[in-house]
Amino acid sequence: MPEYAIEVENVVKDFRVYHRIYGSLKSKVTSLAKGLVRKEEHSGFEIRRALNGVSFQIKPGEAVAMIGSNGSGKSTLLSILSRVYLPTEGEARIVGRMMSLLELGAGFHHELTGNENIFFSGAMLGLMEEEVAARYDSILEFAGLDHQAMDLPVRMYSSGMQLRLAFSMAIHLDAEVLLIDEGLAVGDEGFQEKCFRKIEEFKSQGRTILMVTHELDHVERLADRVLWLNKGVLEQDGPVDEVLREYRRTYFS
Ligand SMILES: Nc1ncnc2c1ncn2[C@@H]1O[C@H](COP(=O)(O)OP(=O)(O)OP(=O)(O)O)[C@@H](O)[C@H]1O
Repeated sequence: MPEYAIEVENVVKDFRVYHRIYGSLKSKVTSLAKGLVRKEEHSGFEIRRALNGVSFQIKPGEAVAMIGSNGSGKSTLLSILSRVYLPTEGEARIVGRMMSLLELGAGFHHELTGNENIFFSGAMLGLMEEEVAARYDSILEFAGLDHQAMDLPVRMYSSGMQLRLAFSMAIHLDAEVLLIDEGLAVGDEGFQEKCFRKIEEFKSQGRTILMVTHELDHVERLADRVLWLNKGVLEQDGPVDEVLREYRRTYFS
């Protein structure tokens, strides 16, 4: 077994935020010529630093929650781990088969049917077609979706249906590392409870979870450890009770 399932080393992420151009092109060119626009506006964008030197490691079998106020960089970090974005500096590594539930539906191919998405994701995770077929009924059963729905393109699914299918695929297709971004907040209570129990089972099998959430009761129930991001910097990394005590003192007292 590798020492770490997830390793993040000094990750920096900068985004370019493009300025909106107001007024006519002629007036813009005239002001540029007269030197009326500041230098960074000449190039049409500014740099927004979403992550500023974040480092941590997660061992196989750990369930870690990432918390922090809006805009603190949580989704950006999960997107880097999911290879949606490259870091500007530093490195982010995952060892093992990873599945990510980023913002809803992000992992799906929307023009493909539910069926096709299941087999496609299975192949991406390195499973043979027969192996996916052997899990097919369990995927549908857990998701509470029928065969008819499976023949429709995923773009026709409601957000709840997408969540059910994505979560069910993640836990049945043998992912070793699961990244979840706020996903569970969308499901109804019954489905959430089913997901919690599955996540507990997933943990007990030595698999790794990193989840982003604003729901502190979900953190208390599922996580062994908490990462608190604040304005792109890791403010705290520690046991659930310690970090949440400090977090609540900062934001809720
Ligand atoms: N594609 C992008 N282009 C420009 N800026 C971005 C982009 N994605 C994120 N940002 C900026 O990076 C910062 C971190 O955003 P991020 O979505 O990672 O925060 P978050 O902690 O997940 O927030 P929330 O809790 O609201 O989901 C914010 O300032 C955001 O505006």
